[in-house]
Amino acid sequence: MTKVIKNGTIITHDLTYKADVLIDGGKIIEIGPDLQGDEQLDATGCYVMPGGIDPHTHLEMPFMGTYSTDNFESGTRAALSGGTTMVVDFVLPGQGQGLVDAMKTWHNKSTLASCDYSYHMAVTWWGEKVFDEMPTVINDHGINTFKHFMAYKGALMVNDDEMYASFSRLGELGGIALVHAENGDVVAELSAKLLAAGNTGPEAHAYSRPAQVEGEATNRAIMIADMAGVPLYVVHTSCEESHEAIRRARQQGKRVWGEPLIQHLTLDESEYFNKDWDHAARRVMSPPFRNKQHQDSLWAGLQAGSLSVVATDHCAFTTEQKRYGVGDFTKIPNGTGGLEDRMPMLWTHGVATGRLTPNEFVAVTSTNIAKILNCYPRKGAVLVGADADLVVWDPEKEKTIQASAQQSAIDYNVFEGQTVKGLPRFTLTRGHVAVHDGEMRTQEGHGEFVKRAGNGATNKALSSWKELTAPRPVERTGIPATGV
Ligand SMILES: NC(=O)NCCC(=O)O
Ligand SMILES: [Zn+2]
Ligand SMILES: [Zn+2]
Repeated sequence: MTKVIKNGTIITHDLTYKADVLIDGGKIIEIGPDLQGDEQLDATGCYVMPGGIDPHTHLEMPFMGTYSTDNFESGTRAALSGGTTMVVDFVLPGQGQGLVDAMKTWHNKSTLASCDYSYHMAVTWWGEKVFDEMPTVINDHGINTFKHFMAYKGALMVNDDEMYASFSRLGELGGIALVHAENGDVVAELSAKLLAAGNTGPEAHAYSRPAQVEGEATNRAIMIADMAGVPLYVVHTSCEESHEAIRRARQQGKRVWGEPLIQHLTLDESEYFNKDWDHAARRVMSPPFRNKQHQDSLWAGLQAGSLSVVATDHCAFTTEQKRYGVGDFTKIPNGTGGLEDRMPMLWTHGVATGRLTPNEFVAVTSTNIAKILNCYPRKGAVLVGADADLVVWDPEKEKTIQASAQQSAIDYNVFEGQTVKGLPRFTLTRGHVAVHDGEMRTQEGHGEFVKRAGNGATNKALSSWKELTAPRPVERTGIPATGV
């Protein structure tokens, strides 16, 4: 049975035009005027865009003595409700655990996903097993991105020697290195000092992670990646110091991307000074929310192209879970939600304010990341042959964000009370209408794993350049005899 989206204006990262979209078997089969299908979706007054891709989620993540509450079931429902049609989660191997073994655990978690998904692999320890399994993870299992935590000392953190070894291996294999860039040693020192001085509340979480720890780590990761010859993607870029390092690297021709989060773009550090402990703790995440100057830097980066993607780092803990940290801020589970709100919040604060054009909105919510992850144009595109992962976006539709009405399973929302204008009329996941004019029609288990091949265009370009500029011995004649 075919479906047709009629009377809408198609917006892609580079074009805006009026046309209908015909869908069959989960794919876009025709784009043009006056198309007919068995089922008709009216897009009058709406934009037809590629569904959002959130490249940074932690669904049912084991972390800080608990598990993040949104799993693939509630998390992907939340995603679709807000116009996101693909999420990329992180496989986290335990210490000594093999990569493929850990990936199987994630496949077991994701069976009830209602939209498509993919994984990044985390490198949480370094050894022969990890080195040996990297090729199969990329070539057989379709995971070409590997995350390194430079923070969370004593848990997920890896050191520089491990990072250099892993980055070098990824450079050879055609993978991409991701980093959570914060100097974990300094964070641990600052945290201990703050606690010893009686700073135990959630605001101390922000004090323990100043912008310098992020700027230093971002710069270090960029230099290590450059020496190792691997493209680098910096997750949750929250401040000017980190953005500045990324901007400089890109100006120098280094293959580096930065990913701000919708939370850092729209919420600020004043949240941590709220007198209500729960309010402040619910917003504890790493890196923490920053001030207005940092926010302006992130918006400017999206406009200028020095920052490439807007994500959420969706890692949702309930108030009860957050309370593990009463009396000791280092025990507050780090993470906030945002999957359902990323697209409406970015439209409201980005497009409606004139900071972003609608085409730039599509680029930073979908197309750029599809290209980086090497799944474009299957994802992130409105093109014949692409998956029919689409959002029919009504720029006039409004709502006030309320936890009581959300799909996410937690009991609050960090954007509570904000009015957003610009919401999905329909969200389609491979042709299935999961959001139908405000009504949720998701299908658990509809989501499929998206394999992403290694050695994409950026890898090829970087390895050609590295080969061309590699150190070579100088051919010499008349070499003097060795001295006595
Ligand atoms: N960001 C955060 O606070 N929690 C999720 C894990 C991570 O990405 O660091
Ligand atoms: Zn992180
Ligand atoms: Zn994260």
